[in-house]
Parts: sequence; C-alpha cells; structure tokens
Amino acid sequence: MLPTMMFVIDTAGLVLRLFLLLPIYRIKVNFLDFVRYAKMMNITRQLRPSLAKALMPTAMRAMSADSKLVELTMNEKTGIATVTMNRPPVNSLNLELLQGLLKAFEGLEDDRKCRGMILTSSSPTVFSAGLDIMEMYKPKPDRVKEFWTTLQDVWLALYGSSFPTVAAINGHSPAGGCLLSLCCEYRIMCPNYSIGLNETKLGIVAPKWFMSSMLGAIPYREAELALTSGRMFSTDEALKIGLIDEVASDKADAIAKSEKFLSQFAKIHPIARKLTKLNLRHSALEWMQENKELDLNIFISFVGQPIVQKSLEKYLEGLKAKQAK
Ligand SMILES: CC/C=C\C/C=C\CCC/C=C/CC(=O)SCCNC(=O)CCNC(=O)[C@H](O)C(C)(C)COP(=O)(O)OP(=O)(O)OC[C@H]1O[C@@H](n2cnc3c(N)ncnc32)[C@H](O)[C@@H]1OP(=O)(O)O
Repeated sequence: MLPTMMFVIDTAGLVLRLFLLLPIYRIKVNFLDFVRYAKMMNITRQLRPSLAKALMPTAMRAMSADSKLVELTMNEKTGIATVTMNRPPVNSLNLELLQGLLKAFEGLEDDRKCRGMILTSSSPTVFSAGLDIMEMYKPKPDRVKEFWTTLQDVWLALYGSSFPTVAAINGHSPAGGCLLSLCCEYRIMCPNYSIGLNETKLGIVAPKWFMSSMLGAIPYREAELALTSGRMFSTDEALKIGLIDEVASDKADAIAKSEKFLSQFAKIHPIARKLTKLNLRHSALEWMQENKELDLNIFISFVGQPIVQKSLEKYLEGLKAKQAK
C-alpha cells in the first residue's frame, strides 16, 4: 500500500513539475517524455515489470544511417551513440558526407534512447580535413547551394542537439573539421595532431557562426588571434588554450574518456540539461535560423569572386604538390 501511495505521489509531483516547466520553454510533452523523465528520476523499478523491461537497454546496435560515409552505432546499454565519419582519405566534407551526418544527427534527435553522442573518424590520422575544397572550387550553382544549406543544417542539428555530444578527435582537424568538434560540448584529442580554424590561410573568411562556435570554447582574445592568423594548434597547445578539454593516448582511450564524460549526465535531469545547453547557445542558433538565406547569399557571392577562386586553386595546388613530394 505504502509503495503504491509513494508512487502516486511521486508521479503527481513529476507531472506537476513537468507542466510548470513546459509553458516557459514551449516543449511538447508526451507519454515518452514522461517515461524518460521517470526513468531518469529512477522510478522505473516501480513501473509494471514489462514496461520496466522494455526500458532496459540490451546490446550494441548498428543503426541504419543509409550511407557508408557515416557509420552509426548505438550502445543499447548506455544509450551512447557513436557517429563515425568514413570518407577516405581525409573525411573532407562534401555534400554527401554532410547529408549522412545530418541524417545521423536528426535520427538521434528522434531516438528517445539516445543519451549522448560521440563524433569520431575511421581514418587513422585525420578527424576531418574540413570542407571539401572541390565543392567550392569552380562550383556548380545548384550543388553549391545545397552543399552550403546542408552545412548550415548540420551545424544547427549538432550545435543545437538536445543530447550531449563529445568529439573524439583522433587526427588532424582543420577548418570545417574543427568546426564540427566545436559544435560538440566536449573535445578529447589524440596527441601530435593539429586543430584550428585556418580559413585566412586559404584566403577565405570563416563565417560568423564558425567564429561564434570558437568563441564558445576559448576566450575572445585567443579567438581573435587564432582566427585572424588562421593558426593551427598542436594537441598540447589546444589543451593549453582550452580549444580541447582532454588529451587521450589513442582512439580507444578517446572513446573511453568520451563515454566517461557522457556518463556523468546519467545523474542530471535531461530536460534541465538540454534547456541549459540550448539557452547558452540560443543567440547563435537563433541568428542562424533567422539568417540562413542571407548567409547562403554571402557564401555564394563570396566563392564566386575570382580572387577567392584563385586562392582556392593555389591552395589545392599546394596540397597536390605536397602529395607529389
Ligand atoms: C565575408 C565572408 C563571409 C563568409 C564567406 C563564406 C564562406 C567562405 C568560408 C568557407 C569555409 C571553409 C572552411 C573549410 O573547411 S575549407 C577547407 C580547409 N581545409 C584544410 O585546409 C585542410 C587541407 N588538408 C590538409 O591540411 C591535409 O590534407 C591534412 C592535414 C588534413 C591531412 O594530411 P595528409 O598528409 O594525411 O593528406 P594529404 O596528402 O594532404 O591529402 C590527401 C588527399 O586529400 C586531398 N585533400 C586534403 N584536404 C582536402 C580538402 N579540404 N578538400 C579537398 N581535398 C582535400 C589532398 O589534396 C589529397 O588529394 P590527392 O592529392 O590524393 O588527390
């Protein structure tokens, strides 16, 4: 009798607390939200055994991401998903890789079992070489529009994800690669690689939202110096200025450390965590939502400039020459 009464009182309390929160943040709540909340509050043991069992995770599951460019696995026991970029040789972000990432992030957003996500790479030495320069060099009008819009959507989905995120940076991470890691809440990097927003070195300008992502990680003064000079940081330098949070000895260690970081959120109220994150990121997210079209037009006119095309051509030649040596 007493446990039943306690359960009814607990449940009423939970529902009341949820409904007090909801009008402020305009969250849709449904039964599954309640179940998540209840599970977090550790009351699933009091639910019907069949329902409690259904809530218990079982094993590691490969989820369909419909793209060989992105592998998505879910640890059913912990609810931690791993998204692995798999576009050899350097995971340069072309339209198809971005579409694969977007699909994976949106899928996880809809997956009520997802408790966190680790973003990593299948390459032994490169996390991501950033945007595929071939998408910007002599671009086809329709494709380049779709390319940039998809990048904006990937940024919105990752920077604004409701689940906690970690980048396990197991290789070099210039420009767009660094951006992806900056969208995550925590960065763990393997030794002796480089990371940074090096756009000015290519003769291009990192858009406002690239910069605001960096400003979310390091102080303004450091960001100003890094962005204007296009500086790439070694793993140790990145740790010193706070561009990364931890160093791992290798990829396996980076994943283990990522899981440890994410596991702390098991004890944190998921709605409180999510709303705190989204409130902190609100102005950058809102700017993007309201300025997608403007940002697209700036990009299109920027990459259309002959001087920008010349810079990209020179940079590509430099990469090829390096390869030929
Ligand atoms: C007011 C204006 C406002 C807004 C303007 C709007 C927009 C403009 C800004 C757009 C933002 C762009 C951000 C970017 O991400 S640009 C991309 C920057 N990336 C880089 O600088 C990285 C370049 N690559 C490297 O440094 C190295 O490749 C790397 C350290 C990652 C790995 O070195 P490794 O020795 O392992 O490999 P490589 O031999 O160098 O490369 C292998 C092959 O891959 C090709 N490659 C490398 N990177 C790219 C890339 N980013 N895109 C396309 N191709 C790439 C390289 O050429 C080699 O090719 P092959 O010779 O084998 O054909």
